[in-house]
Amino acid sequence: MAQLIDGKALSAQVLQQVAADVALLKADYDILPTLAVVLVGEDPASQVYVRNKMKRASEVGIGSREHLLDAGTTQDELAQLIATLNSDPLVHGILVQLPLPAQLDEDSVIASIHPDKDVDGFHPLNVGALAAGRDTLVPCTPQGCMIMLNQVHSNLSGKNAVVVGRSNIVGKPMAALLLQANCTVTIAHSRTQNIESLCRQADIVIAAAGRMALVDATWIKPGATVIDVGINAIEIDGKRKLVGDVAFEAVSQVAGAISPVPGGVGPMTIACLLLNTTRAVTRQLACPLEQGVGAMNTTARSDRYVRS
Ligand SMILES: Nc1nc(=O)c2c([nH]1)NC[C@@H]1CN(c3ccc(C(=O)N[C@@H](CCC(=O)O)C(=O)O)cc3)C=[N+]21
Repeated sequence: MAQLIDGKALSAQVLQQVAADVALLKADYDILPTLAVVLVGEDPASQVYVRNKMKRASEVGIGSREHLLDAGTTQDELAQLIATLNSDPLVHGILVQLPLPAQLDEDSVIASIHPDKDVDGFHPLNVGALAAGRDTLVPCTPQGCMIMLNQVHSNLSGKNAVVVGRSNIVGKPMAALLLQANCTVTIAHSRTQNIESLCRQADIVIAAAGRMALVDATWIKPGATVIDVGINAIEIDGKRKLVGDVAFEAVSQVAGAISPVPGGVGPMTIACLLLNTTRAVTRQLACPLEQGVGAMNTTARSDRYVRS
């Protein structure tokens, strides 16, 4: 049986570190790191996610502001709000919950967020910085996956990693982070030929295709590490259930380590969002940082989570 990568427990460790950083920012700079979450419309699933994010924020001492806009909000109205948040010195992170209603252009909304407040890491400047291997705000889900991988592998160098899925929010930034960790990276997707045998050569499989139970046991090399990024809601006997992109029962017989859904990547994503909020603060501090929080840089911080 595969080792279980417990995202719930690991996220608690990350959140503990975030809480310590929040305390340092308070003590050294009298700053309350604050996250603004913008939700347009009334999608019930999005409302649950937003509530979860704000609950976790308050648990680690991060301030949060919720901006609920009605489904008919115009591009100009949303731009106006983001401009206000961009110039508010008491707001350090801005998250606009995606997807947005059809009348709104996601790309231009993302581009209007100040790059140093872009806690999702979706702004083109941050995307470019990540692609170039520079220190920047990194998308939360791939960052969480890297922390999970570091739990299993003391060194990722030279590993064959296959990322199944090529989205801008998971697949592409995931591939960039794995490459930065010196993996040999392949991005597979719906048009990939022989995807099953390609995955079977991988030491690491990241399943982020958005298709329920797509990755089966025959796709996995014995002993490989499998991270399941899928969140597919299904109904069983009238009850809502979350399942991933991996056939968990079958794959856990073959894999060396596997993350579950729920209790895997989801909680790690939220923990990394709050980690990014404290990192956003340090990017916005004008003064040179010498000690305490100043000792924080991406490399040092991710190293803290390499092994428990
Ligand atoms: N700008 C933006 N940034 C996001 O990060 C973002 C977004 N938009 N839109 C929606 C998706 C989805 N997302 C999740 C985060 C945590 C869980 C999570 O914690 N899930 C729990 C279960 C929750 C449940 O039971 O419903 C788990 O997997 O254990 C799920 C989904 C962030 N998203």
